[in-house]
Amino acid sequence: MDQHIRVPAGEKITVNPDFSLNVPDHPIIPYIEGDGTGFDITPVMIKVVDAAVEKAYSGKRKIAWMEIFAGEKATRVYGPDVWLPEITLQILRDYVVSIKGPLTTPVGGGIRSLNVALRQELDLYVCLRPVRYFQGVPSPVKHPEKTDMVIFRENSEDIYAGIEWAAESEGAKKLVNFLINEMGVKKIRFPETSGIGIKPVSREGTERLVRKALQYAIDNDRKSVTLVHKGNIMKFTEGAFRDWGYGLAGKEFGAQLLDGGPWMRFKNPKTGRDIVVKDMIADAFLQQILLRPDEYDVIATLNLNGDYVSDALAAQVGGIGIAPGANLSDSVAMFEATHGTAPKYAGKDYVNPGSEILSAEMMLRHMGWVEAADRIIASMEKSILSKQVTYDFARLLPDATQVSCSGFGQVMIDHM
Ligand SMILES: NC(=O)C1=CN([C@@H]2O[C@H](COP(=O)(O)OP(=O)(O)OC[C@H]3O[C@@H](n4cnc5c(N)ncnc54)[C@H](OP(=O)(O)O)[C@@H]3O)[C@@H](O)[C@H]2O)C=CC1
Ligand SMILES: O=C(O)CCC(=O)C(=O)O
Ligand SMILES: [Mg+2]
Repeated sequence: MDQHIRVPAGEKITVNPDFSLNVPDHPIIPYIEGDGTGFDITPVMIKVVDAAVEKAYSGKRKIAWMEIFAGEKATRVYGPDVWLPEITLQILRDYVVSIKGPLTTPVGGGIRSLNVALRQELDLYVCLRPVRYFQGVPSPVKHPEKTDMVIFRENSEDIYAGIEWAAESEGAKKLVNFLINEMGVKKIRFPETSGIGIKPVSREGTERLVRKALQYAIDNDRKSVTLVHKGNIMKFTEGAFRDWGYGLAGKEFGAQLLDGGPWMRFKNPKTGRDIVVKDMIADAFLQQILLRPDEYDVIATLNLNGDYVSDALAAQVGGIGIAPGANLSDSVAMFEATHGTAPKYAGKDYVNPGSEILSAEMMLRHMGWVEAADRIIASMEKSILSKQVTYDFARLLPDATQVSCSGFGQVMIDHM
């Protein structure tokens, strides 16, 4: 093993051929602290998870945490240009289940997103972001409890993948010339000064994502899956996503057209109840989730739409301070909050650690440690109702007591 990584006593989680996990009682879980407020929230997450596991299993089970490096901390450990060491990728792959704090991506120039790189390198093609309401959380909408959605965001392709060339670069000139001269493109308004981005969306990529969303709806007795896209404008990428999604629902799940289509319906083989497969154009969807959130349930969408939708939905139930997530392949799972590094608060022991704690809760559930996961949910509910909350909730709750990031972790431990 690499000299910078301290391997704790414990065992690896392994994956069976059917993708189920073998989770030992002392699993080694690699974690990336993260940039910015990652420094604040990740240690709090670890403390809260350790407390929940101890409460649930009285010492019989315990996580052996192993720090690995990416982002700014990797450059301090491995050298100035090493943002994502190969050993980090290798460990994330080998140890199967991991958790990370947020990583900074500069706007415009500089390094490309390490978050995107991690998802692509490990082929973590599902970004799973459940959005639910915790009683007592301040929200800008009248009925936040009506928002209960689970976002399946395609995580490996789309314009989000960063295949692009800067305006006036050799690459942009070459591509623009190719498009004009060989593809007959006449619609580039300012060819000399256009930056160019490419948006790949594939049938395989769409089908594997939509398959996971439909299976989730079956396993969790959900009533609908909505394909969110901008297929009226981007016909062969976002439009194809919709068509391939419906096609898969028919082909693999036996869905039939509903009232002549395009919506479809199939019976949940586990419960006998109907699951509706529908679609919605992304801009209309963003207003519908505010006006009629209870009509939406499981959401399957492309990468960039999913990025926007997950922050927007998080806001409806109190903000990205408590918005968890997971990046999943068939075998590897890397959990992370929806929010970023919030640099203005970095190192101030200030922000809400809730998103990363709830991401860890998803991780525990994924590992089958449901008793510990349940303790985290119960404690989160009680902690919020006790009105001892971080700044993000305190500024909207007049009678709340504002606590620090680590203070909220302690409140959660006290409520276990
Ligand atoms: N997966 C990842 O690692 C992600 C990384 N990023 C990266 O993070 C950096 C900063 O991005 P930015 O666009 O500012 O988005 P951020 O999500 O980091 O922050 C935006 C705002 O969200 C609120 N917020 C964020 N985290 C918390 C928290 N833990 N508790 C309470 N409120 C919180 C704050 O709102 P307020 O100002 O109202 O207090 C903050 O100013 C960029 O480099 C970006 O690329 C972004 C998203 C995901
Ligand atoms: O990679 C980044 O910096 C941003 C990622 C992001 O916003 C997200 O995954 O939601
Ligand atoms: Mg985002």
